[in-house]
Amino acid sequence: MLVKICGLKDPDQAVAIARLGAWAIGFIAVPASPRHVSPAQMRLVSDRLVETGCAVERVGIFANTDLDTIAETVTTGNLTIVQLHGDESPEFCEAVRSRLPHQTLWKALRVRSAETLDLAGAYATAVDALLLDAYRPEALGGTGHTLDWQRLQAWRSPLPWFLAGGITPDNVLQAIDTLAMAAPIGIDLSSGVERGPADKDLDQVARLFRVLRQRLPLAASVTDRPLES
Ligand SMILES: O=C(O)c1ccccc1NCC(=O)[C@H](O)[C@H](O)COP(=O)(O)O
Repeated sequence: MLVKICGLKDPDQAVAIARLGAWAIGFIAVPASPRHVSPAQMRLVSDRLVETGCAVERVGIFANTDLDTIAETVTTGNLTIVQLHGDESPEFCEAVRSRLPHQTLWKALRVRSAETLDLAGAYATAVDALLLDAYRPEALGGTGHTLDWQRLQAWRSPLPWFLAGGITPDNVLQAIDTLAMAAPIGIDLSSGVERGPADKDLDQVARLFRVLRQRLPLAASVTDRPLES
C-alpha cells in the first residue's frame, strides 16, 4: 500500500513525513486552493528531500492548467509525478505524456455518479494511474469528503489506482478493508492529517502510519527506512 500525503509547503514537514513512511508527497499547483504553493517553494522542498536522502515521489497537482505551465512547474519544482485533477480529457493527458515522457502521469476522477467511473476506461492508455476523489461543487480537492466506499466495492479499475477523499487515521482501515476487492494500490490523504491549509499535523501522520503498520506491508521503500521522526 503506497501512501501519498498531499498539500505540503514546508521542507521540514516534508522530510518528517517522508521519514515517517510516505511514498509520495504532493504539492498543490492550483492557484485557487488555500494549499497552493509556488514552483520555487516546491523546489525548496524537493531540494531538501533530495539533500536529506528522502527518496519520495514528488507529485504536482494541476487542474485545467496549460501544457507550458505544467512543464515549467515540473522542471522548476523538480517533480516526478504529474496529477491532473481538473476536467482534462484523455487527449490532453496524451499531450502531457508526449511533452513530459519521463514523468509518471495520473488522472484524478472526482466521482459524482456511477457515470464518472465509466470514464476510467477512456484514460487507460493515456495515463499511468488513476486517483479517485470525492466530488464537491465548492472545491476541486482537499475537501475532506469520502467517496461511497460500499458502492465502489464492485468497481474494477483498468489501471492501477489510488483512493483519495476524506481519509483519516480513524477511517483508513475501514476504507482499505471495504475496498479490498477493488484493490487500490495506494491511498492519498490531505485534510485528514492537517492543522491548517498546507500545514500538516505530524502527530496525525505518525498515527496514520502506526495504524497502517499494524495491518499492512507498506512499500519496500517505506519498510526499509528507519522509523525516525
Ligand atoms: O488539496 C487541495 O487543496 C486541492 C485543490 C485543487 C485540486 C486538488 C487538490 N487536492 C488534491 C489531492 O490530491 C488531495 O489529496 C485529495 O483531494 C484528498 O483530499 P482530502 O479529502 O482532504 O484528503
